[in-house]
Amino acid sequence: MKFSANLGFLWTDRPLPDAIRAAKAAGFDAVECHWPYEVPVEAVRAALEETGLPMLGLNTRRGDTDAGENGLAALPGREVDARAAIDEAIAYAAAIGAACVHVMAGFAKGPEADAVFVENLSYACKAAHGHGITVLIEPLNHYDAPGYYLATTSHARAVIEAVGAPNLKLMFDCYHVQLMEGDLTNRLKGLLPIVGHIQFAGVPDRGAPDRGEVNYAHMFKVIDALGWTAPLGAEYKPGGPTEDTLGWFTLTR
Ligand SMILES: O=C(O)[C@H](O)C(=O)CO
Ligand SMILES: [Mg+2]
Repeated sequence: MKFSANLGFLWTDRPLPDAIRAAKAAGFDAVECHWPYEVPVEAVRAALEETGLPMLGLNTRRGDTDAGENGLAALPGREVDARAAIDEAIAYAAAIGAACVHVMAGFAKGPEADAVFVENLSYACKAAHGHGITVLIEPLNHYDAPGYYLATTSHARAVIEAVGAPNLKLMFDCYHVQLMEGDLTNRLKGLLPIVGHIQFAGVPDRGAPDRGEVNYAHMFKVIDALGWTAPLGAEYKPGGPTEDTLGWFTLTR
């Protein structure tokens, strides 16, 4: 198995370029992040080149976080801001060779939001296509993100079908899917053709994956048996020094 360190949660005690170096030293095969925009592209690119790690993905900006925004792409009336965030994310991803951009939907619901999300995603997929970038959408659980537009994989599948772009895929985060829908093994098998990236964390506290209700020793075997070879995103909250939480690597043996 290969693993990607999600630097939105791991090694957040240091600047992003140093977090990339820490991930390399700890034995990760790749990195991914959330919102790298305050860090100069050149510094991130230099750390990636130095370590040889690929950056798998990053997120579009959430919008006005002081006002509680968590993405813009499904918000009626915010199309200009949403597309600026999409353009920014694609430009940053292209500059560091990142394969994916997660377009964050935000808090919205209803027919207007449905139409706006599809239109913004169509825009994102067209813009990303020329760079060979995959656009991801991710259902978030309703405990952490109550009211988030996208909460289930069935809704995500319907959106992906409505957009109909080959470079639009599902971020299958085992943590969120377990909290909302369960049946991880069968659900992942059924959704595999539309999955673009897989993430994991302990459930329900989002701690290291060797604790909690999900048996990741089993899940990693399932994912491997499905022929998935891309790195899996370790997106958990270490609650202390990240190095002290890496015992879960042994789950793969
Ligand atoms: O929270 C998550 O699971 C995400 O992957 C994310 O990108 C930010 O919400
Ligand atoms: Mg996730």
